[in-house]
Amino acid sequence: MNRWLASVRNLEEVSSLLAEGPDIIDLKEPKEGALGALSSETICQAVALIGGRCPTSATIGDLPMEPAPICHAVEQIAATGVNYVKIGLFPDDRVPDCLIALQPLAVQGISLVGVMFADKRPDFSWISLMEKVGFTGAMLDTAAKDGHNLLSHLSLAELSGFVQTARSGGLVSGLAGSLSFEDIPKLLPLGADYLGFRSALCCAGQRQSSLDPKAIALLKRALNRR
Ligand SMILES: O=C[C@H](O)COP(=O)(O)O
Repeated sequence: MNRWLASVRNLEEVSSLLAEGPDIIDLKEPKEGALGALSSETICQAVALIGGRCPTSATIGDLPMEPAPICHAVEQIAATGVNYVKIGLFPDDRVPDCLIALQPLAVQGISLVGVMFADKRPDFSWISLMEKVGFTGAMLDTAAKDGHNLLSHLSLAELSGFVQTARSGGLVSGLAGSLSFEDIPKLLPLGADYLGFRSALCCAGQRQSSLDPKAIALLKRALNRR
């Protein structure tokens, strides 16, 4: 699979990315952390601007693993009309409680994606619970954006295990975490449904910088998506 998810932070970035044909436009604020949230208002405006031309996802922010606030945030983000709501699963005894608390929202039809962090001792046993409670997808990302990427934390064999486990549970899978063009040929054979990018799309590979059209063209070439 050579589908790609592109994380963007504002309407200007949405407009420029739309023409590049990403498979998912992911709405998030990079300066607020790995899964920093944009305001509901900005997400609503982005969803309207995209107008169904591309599936969308948005993040709820890097929240503590407390079931009630997480469910509340998911409902708020889902109300914007975004297709997928991404929830960061940080290592904590309460992760299973959070996943179980989200089940009614999945039943209501909110498409949930659980994001685990390669640099935060991800527990792949959460994948089967995500499946049981009706999640749509599971992603791996990195929490610290400190120059270490996904492959500096997990081996290709471990990443392959993640993809296979998600697939056997019927979950869409995604891999992200400061991925660069050089990582793409190593990761494509693993067969994840999506590879996710922010840093690689930006000037000088800095995720808080603006999008760089040359970097986007290189990335699409590496994905064989021209
Ligand atoms: O969901 C994907 C992330 O936005 C990836 O961001 P990153 O490439 O800066 O780690």
